[in-house]
Amino acid sequence: MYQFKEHSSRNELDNRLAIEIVALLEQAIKDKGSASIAVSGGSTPKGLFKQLSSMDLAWNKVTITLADERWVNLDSDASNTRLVHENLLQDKAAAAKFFHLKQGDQLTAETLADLNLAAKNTILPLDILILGMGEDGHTASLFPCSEQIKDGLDPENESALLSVEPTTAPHQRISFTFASLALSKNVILHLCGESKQQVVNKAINGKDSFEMPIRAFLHHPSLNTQIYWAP
Ligand SMILES: O=C1O[C@H](COP(=O)(O)O)[C@@H](O)[C@H](O)[C@H]1O
Repeated sequence: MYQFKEHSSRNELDNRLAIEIVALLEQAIKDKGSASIAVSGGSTPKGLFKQLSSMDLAWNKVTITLADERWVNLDSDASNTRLVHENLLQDKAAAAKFFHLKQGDQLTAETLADLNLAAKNTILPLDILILGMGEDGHTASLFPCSEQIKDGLDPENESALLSVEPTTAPHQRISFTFASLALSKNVILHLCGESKQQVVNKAINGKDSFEMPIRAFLHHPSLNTQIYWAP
């Protein structure tokens, strides 16, 4: 299931979404003393990150991670971790903890196993998941073109994370699996621009998640994905 929330501008969307995220984090902290959130990378969330970083919250009780990361060094422009560090983990939000997905040089089976265990012991299930979406309907790094998409979308997959090698986008990736992300208490899809609106409409009007992985979230019977969109 999903709900579509249209905003008149990206600035308005960023302000409203930041207020909503802080309210959900505050509630999680009130309920259980801490909160976890996975954000997405790419070009869409920079304004949201800046807005969030200036907001009052017990950030020291919040752990932030990424829904997916490109396996690149921190100094690369393609690093989602760098994007989060430069825009979200600043100002008041600098007090938050960050769960790193890119650890070490190589994404080996051992690295993946260690990260899986650490993620399950610390941040999963997530209180909040902020997804993005590519023009091909990929979300996190669950790419329709990749060999790993079957495992990535398998609802019974016991691994929280997997290594992905997309054929239509650069860089090896590490991504949370659909099975682990679908346990999130609140799922938000953050989209900007007319073309993303067309892509999400196509996703809404079809069923095959292997063609468009975002469909797994939009059509899941027990998820209520909130789509935040602005032109
Ligand atoms: O590669 C990625 O792309 C998607 C969408 O990015 P955008 O630039 O179109 O906003 C993003 O959600 C994902 O985290 C990222 O690794």
